[in-house]
Amino acid sequence: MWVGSSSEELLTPTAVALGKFDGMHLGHQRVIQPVLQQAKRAVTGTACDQKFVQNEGNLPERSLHDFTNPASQPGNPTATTNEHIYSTVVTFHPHPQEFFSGQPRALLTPLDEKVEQLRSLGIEQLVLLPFDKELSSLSPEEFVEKILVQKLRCQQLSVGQDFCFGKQRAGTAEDLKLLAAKYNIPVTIVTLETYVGSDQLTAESNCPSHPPTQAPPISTSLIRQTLENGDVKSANFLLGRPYTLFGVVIQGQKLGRTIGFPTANLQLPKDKFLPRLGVYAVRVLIIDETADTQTPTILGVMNIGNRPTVDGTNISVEVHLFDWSGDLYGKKLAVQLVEFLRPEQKFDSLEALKTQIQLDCHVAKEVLLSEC
Ligand SMILES: Cc1cc2nc3c(=O)[nH]c(=O)nc-3n(C[C@H](O)[C@H](O)[C@H](O)COP(=O)(O)O)c2cc1C
Ligand SMILES: Nc1ncnc2c1ncn2[C@@H]1O[C@H](COP(=O)(O)OP(=O)(O)O)[C@@H](O)[C@H]1O
Repeated sequence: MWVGSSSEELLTPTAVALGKFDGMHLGHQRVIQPVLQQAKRAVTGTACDQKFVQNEGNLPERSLHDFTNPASQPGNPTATTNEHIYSTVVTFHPHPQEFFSGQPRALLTPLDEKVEQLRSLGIEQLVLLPFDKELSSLSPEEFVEKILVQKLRCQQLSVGQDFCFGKQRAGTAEDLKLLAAKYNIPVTIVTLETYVGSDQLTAESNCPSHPPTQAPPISTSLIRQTLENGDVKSANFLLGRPYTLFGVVIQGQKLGRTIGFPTANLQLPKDKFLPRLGVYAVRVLIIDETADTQTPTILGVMNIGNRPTVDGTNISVEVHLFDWSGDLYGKKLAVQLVEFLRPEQKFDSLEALKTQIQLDCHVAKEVLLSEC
């Protein structure tokens, strides 16, 4: 997948899914679907995909359009019949909220994770629009003309029903449809799927007994809320996959091994959104980027917290793997959350902590094995 910004050369023409897409949840996946379907329909798709794999990380040589050359920017952006239309996700980076608040924003899917998600879905290009003063002051009309038509030679668009764009979020999804029609760009507006709650793990569209007014739409903020509450089941359902912490194993205080529970301490991306602090049942993958096949899943327990028992000063994320021994320092782990077990506590002694961790392991094993 090619990742570029609007100031760079991009692959065109494009079929575009537009949005913030933090979390890449079930709703986002529905917005992206029409773009993937368009790519599947493309006659030249297979040949293009092959070229793409070979040039991973570099721009494919013959697919570029020079945006600075007016000759390659016809007034009419329509693709010629034999041109491949690139399935493209266009998003904002940094997150618009970060730009307006001036505060860093924790994300469900930091950039690397989002790239990986989109790659696995089959998206060919991710375009990061630098959310700055210039971009935020474009009117809806200017956004469509300058970004979608001129830069991306967009042939098809897909957005969620609640999509807003342009200066002061003045443009709605319906406005986008009207503006895009001037350039003959069809727009799919995806209706928001709703969710009925953790005791009924089903989206409203599958559950006619729940009127839509009672069910909140599937959204990034709803998932953040479920994770803050330790409601992992709901979060995982809304995401369509387990909420996962990707991190590199770093050195800790080396106390774990002394109580019989070595724990791999993870360094996460700085902007990764953390769920409720406490103890979790988890599934862990040791990621070997050079291997073709995935390593088997290992069951374990995770603690996220300040470790008050050992006077920890900062939040640490650490996992103990069941029935596993070896050296994990420097390795990359993917830790999938399965269930929140309990909040973190301050114990009077390491011995008391050890007894509690034994119990946690027992409960986690029951939870994890009952899932298989
Ligand atoms: C399952 C589990 C539960 C834990 N619960 C607590 C807790 O309630 N309170 C606490 O202070 N530390 C807790 N810890 C963190 C331990 O204090 C920490 O693993 C230990 O100090 C070893 O740290 P080290 O890896 O830096 O050596 C927990 C760790 C695990 C694996
Ligand atoms: N079952 C296991 N679960 C987690 N880490 C393990 C396990 N067995 C061995 N290790 C290794 O031990 C290290 C953790 O031991 P620990 O004494 O807690 O040291 P640290 O404080 O540096 O994390 C891990 O980083 C890993 O390399």
